[in-house]
Amino acid sequence: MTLLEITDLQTQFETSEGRVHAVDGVNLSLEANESLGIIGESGSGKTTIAKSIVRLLPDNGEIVDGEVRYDGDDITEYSDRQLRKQIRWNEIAVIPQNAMNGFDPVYTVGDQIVEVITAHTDTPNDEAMERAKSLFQTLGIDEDRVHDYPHQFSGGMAQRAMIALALALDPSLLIADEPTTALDVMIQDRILHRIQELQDELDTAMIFITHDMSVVSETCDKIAVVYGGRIVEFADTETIIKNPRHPYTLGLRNAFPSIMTDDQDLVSIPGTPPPLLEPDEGCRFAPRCPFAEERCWSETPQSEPYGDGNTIECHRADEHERIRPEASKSETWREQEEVIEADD
Ligand SMILES: Nc1ncnc2c1ncn2[C@@H]1O[C@H](COP(=O)(O)OP(=O)(O)OP(=O)(O)O)[C@@H](O)[C@H]1O
Repeated sequence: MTLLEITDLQTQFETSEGRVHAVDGVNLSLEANESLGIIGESGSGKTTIAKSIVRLLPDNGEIVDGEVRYDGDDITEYSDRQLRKQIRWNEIAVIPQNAMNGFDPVYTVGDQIVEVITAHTDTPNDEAMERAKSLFQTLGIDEDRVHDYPHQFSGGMAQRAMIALALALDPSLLIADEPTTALDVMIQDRILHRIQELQDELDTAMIFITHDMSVVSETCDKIAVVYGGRIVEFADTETIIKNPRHPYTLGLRNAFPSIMTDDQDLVSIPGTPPPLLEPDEGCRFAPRCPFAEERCWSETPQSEPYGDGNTIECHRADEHERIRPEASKSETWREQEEVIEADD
């Protein structure tokens, strides 16, 4: 069953310099129980996609077009009150980048979990507190720590408590936005494993946002690669890791050689992501792409299906057999770096 279906989503920010097209025609779908990774460099629009789904955008942001269907209903049409009552927490819960920002420093963590439960259900306070304790146990935190304040928690424990809070109402969809980047690598690993186990145990669908391809390669069934506010490639994880077609996906993969089987240099994609202020026609990746040809600069590529439910936005997608080996060579990207430097 399709749980979430996003169609032609466009979200913009009003700024003094013009409108930032942060999400510019995104299509995505997620089945119940499935886990989807959204990957891309910083500034590509990942967080804005997540915030658009639950409509927690900053004041200068708005969804200007498109649909977000949750369980068949277009929730972009819901009032704030409907979203608060029916969707946020009980259906879709978000684990933010930094747990400390998600908790109120003046209340104990347990009281904050109780507050979420009692605000959305008829559960009495003492039962809600029992639920908070059992969620703590699920996340491997001593249940007595429900009486602690957020500042009494270490970073890793606060992040786990935030996951407990997100699970308080048994949501059908969990959105984790870079949930472990602020933590040290060992703790990151442990938390990622726990999230993965929980997703299996609880049968929740999950959207995992990260810039780290190695994280999603272990956690997700499908991966959406975001660049310049668009999904440039969407496929099952195996395809994205082993046989991607988009030059940007191929470039990102080179930056995480640990996920590759062959011996390879770590090469980052030269240049930087584009500013999304009133973008021009053309492929947004063209200035950094070693395979860009004339039409890439003038015509925006549209999403084309390939394989079993995969999509790609690249004028040269049909040439992937030839492009893939070229893109795994470090010289290809180094030469492109020289082209970019010569243009500057
Ligand atoms: N409140 C805002 N006002 C104006 N522009 C914004 C605002 N928030 C985000 N943007 C811009 O929207 C674009 C997408 O940002 P977004 O945070 O969604 O990217 P991201 O891929 O999640 O990056 P990160 O990994 O750094 O969080 C960027 O160009 C960013 O500068």
